[in-house]
Amino acid sequence: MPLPAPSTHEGRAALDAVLTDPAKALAAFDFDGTLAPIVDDPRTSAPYPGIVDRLVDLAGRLGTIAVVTGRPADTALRLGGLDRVPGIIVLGHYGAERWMDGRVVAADPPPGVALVRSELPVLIDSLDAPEGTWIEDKGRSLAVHTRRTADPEAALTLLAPHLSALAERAGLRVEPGRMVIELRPQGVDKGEALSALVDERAAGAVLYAGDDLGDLPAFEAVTRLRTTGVPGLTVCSSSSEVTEVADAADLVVPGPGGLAEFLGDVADALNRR
Ligand SMILES: O=P(O)(O)OC[C@H]1O[C@H](O[C@H]2O[C@H](CO)[C@@H](O)[C@H](O)[C@H]2O)[C@H](O)[C@@H](O)[C@@H]1O
Repeated sequence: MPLPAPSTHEGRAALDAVLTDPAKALAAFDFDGTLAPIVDDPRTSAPYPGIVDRLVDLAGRLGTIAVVTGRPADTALRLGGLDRVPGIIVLGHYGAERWMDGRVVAADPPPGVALVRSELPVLIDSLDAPEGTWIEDKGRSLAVHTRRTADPEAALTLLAPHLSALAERAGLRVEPGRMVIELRPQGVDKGEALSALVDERAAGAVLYAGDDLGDLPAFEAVTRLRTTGVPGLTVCSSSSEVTEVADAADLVVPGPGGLAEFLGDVADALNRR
């Protein structure tokens, strides 16, 4: 299959740079909504069929393959079976954790996380949150999910101001996402995580694919990296839930299935060279 062309000049130049010198390229991927289709229960997430095989193919050609996720690194690794990908780096908790060569490295979470852990269930009860509201305790952060309520958007609207107030009291930040609001430590985002990794790996070109609001800082980092001479391509795994990411992307693919196809096309294009 011919490769789909990014809609921007910068995106086309970056794809060309990846194909011309793949050993210097870094490709990084969000997990939920990008490598894994969205499902009602986050504990049952699984990669789109065949997409991890595409990463395995690319790992033999590209300099660096990474996953940058809001999940704990070991959760993404387990759900995704990502340790099949040779040399993969998994940056968890928006970059606060790193899994590499079988080991997770992370600093201790700030005390505000324990405060939220003790107060959040009481708060949710006191607000009479609808049935299906679910707290995901991720260790370094807590996320309140509404996807399994009768009206997920309305539930988020009810909860949002109260969660913001709790986050502020705990010294944490609020991270909104697809039918979820997360309370997490300050000081790191996917943009900083991606930039630091590009520097560390001395990458000559970067590709980043994501689907949610938490991926926009990584898209901004790609834009900044271009000004320093590193060509960059942003890919949106699109959904009707978040349209801002498609607006910011050089290339839009229809969800994780579309990304799997695109990665297969990239591997084919590399094999033709
Ligand atoms: O950075 P990501 O890898 O995209 O992680 C972001 C959040 O993903 C998960 O929630 C999302 O996916 C769930 C499973 O498909 C879905 O049920 C939920 O509605 C989505 O928001 C995860 O549970 C969160 O902890 C991550 O922060």
